[in-house]
Amino acid sequence: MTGNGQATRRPAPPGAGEEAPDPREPLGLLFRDLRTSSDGLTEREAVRRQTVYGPNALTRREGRRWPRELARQFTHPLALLLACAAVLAAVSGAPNLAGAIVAVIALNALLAFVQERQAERAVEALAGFLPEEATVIRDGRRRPVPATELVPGDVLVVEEGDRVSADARLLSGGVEVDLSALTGESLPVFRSAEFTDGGGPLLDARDLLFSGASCTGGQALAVVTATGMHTELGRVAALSQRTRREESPLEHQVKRVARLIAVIAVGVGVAFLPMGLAAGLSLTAAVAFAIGLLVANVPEGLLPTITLALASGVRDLARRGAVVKRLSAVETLGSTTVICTDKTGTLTENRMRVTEVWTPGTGTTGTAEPGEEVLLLADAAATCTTADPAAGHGDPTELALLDLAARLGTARTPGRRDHERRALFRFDPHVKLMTTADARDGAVVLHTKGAPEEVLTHATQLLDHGTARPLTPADRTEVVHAVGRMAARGLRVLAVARRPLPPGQPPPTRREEAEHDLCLVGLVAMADPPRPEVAQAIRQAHRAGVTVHVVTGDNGLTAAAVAEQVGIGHRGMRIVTGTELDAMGDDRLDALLARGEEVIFARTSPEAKLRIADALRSEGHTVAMTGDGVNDAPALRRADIGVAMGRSGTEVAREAATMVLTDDDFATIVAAVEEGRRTYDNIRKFIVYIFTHAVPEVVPFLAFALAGGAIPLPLTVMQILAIDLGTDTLPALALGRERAEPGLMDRPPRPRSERVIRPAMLARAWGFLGLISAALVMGGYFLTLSVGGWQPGDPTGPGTALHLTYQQATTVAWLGIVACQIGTAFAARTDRAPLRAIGVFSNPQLLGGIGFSLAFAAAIVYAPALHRVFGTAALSPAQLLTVAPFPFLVWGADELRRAVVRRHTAAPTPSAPPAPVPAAAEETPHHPLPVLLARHGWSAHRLTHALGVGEHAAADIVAHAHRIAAQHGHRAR
Ligand SMILES: Nc1ncnc2c1ncn2[C@@H]1O[C@H](COP(=O)(O)OP(=O)(O)OP(=O)(O)O)[C@@H](O)[C@H]1O
Repeated sequence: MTGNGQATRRPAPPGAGEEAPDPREPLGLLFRDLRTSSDGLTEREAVRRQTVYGPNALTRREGRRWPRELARQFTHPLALLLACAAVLAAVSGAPNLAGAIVAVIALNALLAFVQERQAERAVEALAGFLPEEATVIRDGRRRPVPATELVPGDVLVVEEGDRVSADARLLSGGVEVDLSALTGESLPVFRSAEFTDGGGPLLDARDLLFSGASCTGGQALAVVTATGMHTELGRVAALSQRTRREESPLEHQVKRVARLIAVIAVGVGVAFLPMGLAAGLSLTAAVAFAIGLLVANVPEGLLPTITLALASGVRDLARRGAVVKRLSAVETLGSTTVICTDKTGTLTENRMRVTEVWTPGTGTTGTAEPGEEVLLLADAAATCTTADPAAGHGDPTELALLDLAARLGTARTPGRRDHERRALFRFDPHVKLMTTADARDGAVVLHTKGAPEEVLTHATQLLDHGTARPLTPADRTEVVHAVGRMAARGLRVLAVARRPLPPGQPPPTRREEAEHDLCLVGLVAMADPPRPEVAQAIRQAHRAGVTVHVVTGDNGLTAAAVAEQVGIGHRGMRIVTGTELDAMGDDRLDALLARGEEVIFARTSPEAKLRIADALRSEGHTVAMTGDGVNDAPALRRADIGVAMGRSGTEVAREAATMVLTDDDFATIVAAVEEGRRTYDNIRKFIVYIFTHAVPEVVPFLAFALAGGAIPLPLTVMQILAIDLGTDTLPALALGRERAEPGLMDRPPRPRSERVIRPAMLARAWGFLGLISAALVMGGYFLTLSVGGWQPGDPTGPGTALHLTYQQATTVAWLGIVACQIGTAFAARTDRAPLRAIGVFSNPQLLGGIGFSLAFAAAIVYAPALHRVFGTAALSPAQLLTVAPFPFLVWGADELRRAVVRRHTAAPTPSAPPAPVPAAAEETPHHPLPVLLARHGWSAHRLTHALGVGEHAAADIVAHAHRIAAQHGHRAR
């Protein structure tokens, strides 16, 4: 391919010998070595280089890892315990048993290995849901490309919030970057094209950027010098490969329980020895049984099954639009008690459209027939933007302003705007302002837009019929009135101002030099409708006992109106402004949050989120907190579940978050909470199932031992292994995929301190389901024996007349356990609800698992080859019929028990029962400003403080509020 003049020398493929150019060499040389220029590559050349350099991604040496992971499955404490048992069995003369235990260990290790790999894959596959993007200049145009398609020589645009995806040398501009992924140093450092390299370590070079860094401020252009495994991050990755998957608290808890049970199993096994001997067993037989009991009770499959259940939770979450980065997030989600959400884009659609404007001369008007003042306002607003609708990027607020300008036909296109731009002070969420300096008729004019109260603070004049005049207190009051009226209808209001600089004066270099003595041009109000699915999600969150606070940078009244529309605040709502929050001590904040009311934190700074998260967590809440900006990262890390936006959020926020919403939708958070609860519930279901079989397995041994040999042994050790490792495995896995139980989102959140294994579960598994199963199994056993003519004490050994009867009886006992476990599986599917509420056949995996279990059982009962191994015998139809009702009896008994429990315990309700929602509030989704003020008990004093209006204006609004509230039947406080 020779179409590109730059490509005179073919770049060497990675690892082909040619060294990557030194990123620190003089820029001219670097351009020559990379065969590029400050204008970037052509698309064709980039594509060609991609085939040469490969994708810009870190590769892992896959082949080397798995033997170690497999080996780990053989060396964990439970496996070692089983290995000891195998050795003991071998030396005590039970080679069959020893062989069987070795098979158990191998099977378990294999199963655990496969399950863990699946779990890992589930988490790794999530990367596909979150493709990283980079902005490059190709063919002379800025365009977004998938980060994997970056090639050396590309010119990269790096902006606040971006993740740097390749190593690069700065060409112009300066950025603040967080290099902690590479250096471990979490303080951001400033890197600029202006700096020259001091010659120290590469990572310290002040004009270089590295893959894995994130940009926390500024803007720059940089030329890519290395991609993929050739980057510094790639080198580090090659050295350390990957860190091991972190264990979730749930897995940790279960591991401890499993070990405890193993200790008990050893205890029971050891206790059986003297009992077995006393019952007349030989030492070898007694040791074999002791070992059998131990093997039966060690819950070796529990942990991998839990890991797999969490992994399938992760997969289901991803399908619902929530990508979590750790398995443990699934369980944390289930215990969420508070969601702190921002408004724009999460509760609302983030599709803004200017619907009204206000100018000093014409007052509030629509945008249909604009006068001269409105055109001026639209032009000023469109000038003070950076968005580019043609390139498909930009802040929706700015896109709405550009759309207004285009609709009204002003000449300010993005191209012309950028051409005239002399300086830019980006939107700062702390001061809530943005300012540009733009060339106009040989001079520079400053354009500012932002939160009205901030613009007013910095304004001294107002543009009245095209002429600037001083801004009087009456003007301020009028502006605040106008803002209040528009905000109370849920509109987002921005003020726009300007200031021409004297001819010849250069544009300011610092923000403070620009944002003062402004001349107010007018207000623009834009509608951003609530997402249609949010109201339903909020209702669901409330039913589930989850409180929703809104933490927004927007005006309190706008936020309150939107909150009302979606149903937030039905238990009472407070609006706390950023200023009020700053003045509030921690004690008062704690007290406010402890009241259980839903709060709107308006005009907050990003730091407020951190404070709110801390306060809620100190109250014992499990907090999900949304955020999208660079400044939100600390709060996202601090919350239990940091939620970032996949579409509109910055890479920095996505990296700090635990969960990323691919659709930015609040309803997805609630769906994720439900998913977390479901997964946790399912884990409990299979724990009940797995624990239950221990009782019918141990009771026959106890009966045998306690009867002093008068009762022949109802079960053999091999039979127990056939249940634990054969018939029970697939149904247990299938219970992990159970669908949600009705009422799952009608109960209060699980306290964080609550253990996964509750005493009530053990009582149900051991004391109820297990005991019933044991009784049925023993009943079936005795019935078969006595029908065959057996009397207590009769010999049943090989060669005796009753031997076949005994073998059939032990087969009935074994098959009885299998049958009871089928009943237990159906019973365990719900915790409170009747089975019909979720449908008898609604879990196809479970039906498949039971099918497998039955086939396995048929082989053991009827395949002569297996009779010798398991000590079983073929059953007659009548004997089969003895066992047939067992599943129904176990399941039916639990249905009855659940019905009794339901009758005697009222349905659990969220901790603070929601106050009834007045029907009117649901039907009339939004209220005018006065009603809102009256509803939330805003006094004139408070209004003065919050909005910065004069006492008179405030008193006016409140009086008006009282009047209208009275008409609406609301009582103003
Ligand atoms: N691009 C912008 N230029 C100037 N001012 C802006 C811009 N974007 C927002 N503002 C002003 O700053 C305020 C706060 O904006 P911010 O982006 O922090 O929060 P938000 O998007 O309104 O709400 P949320 O935090 O709920 O998403 C807005 O209400 C608006 O007045």
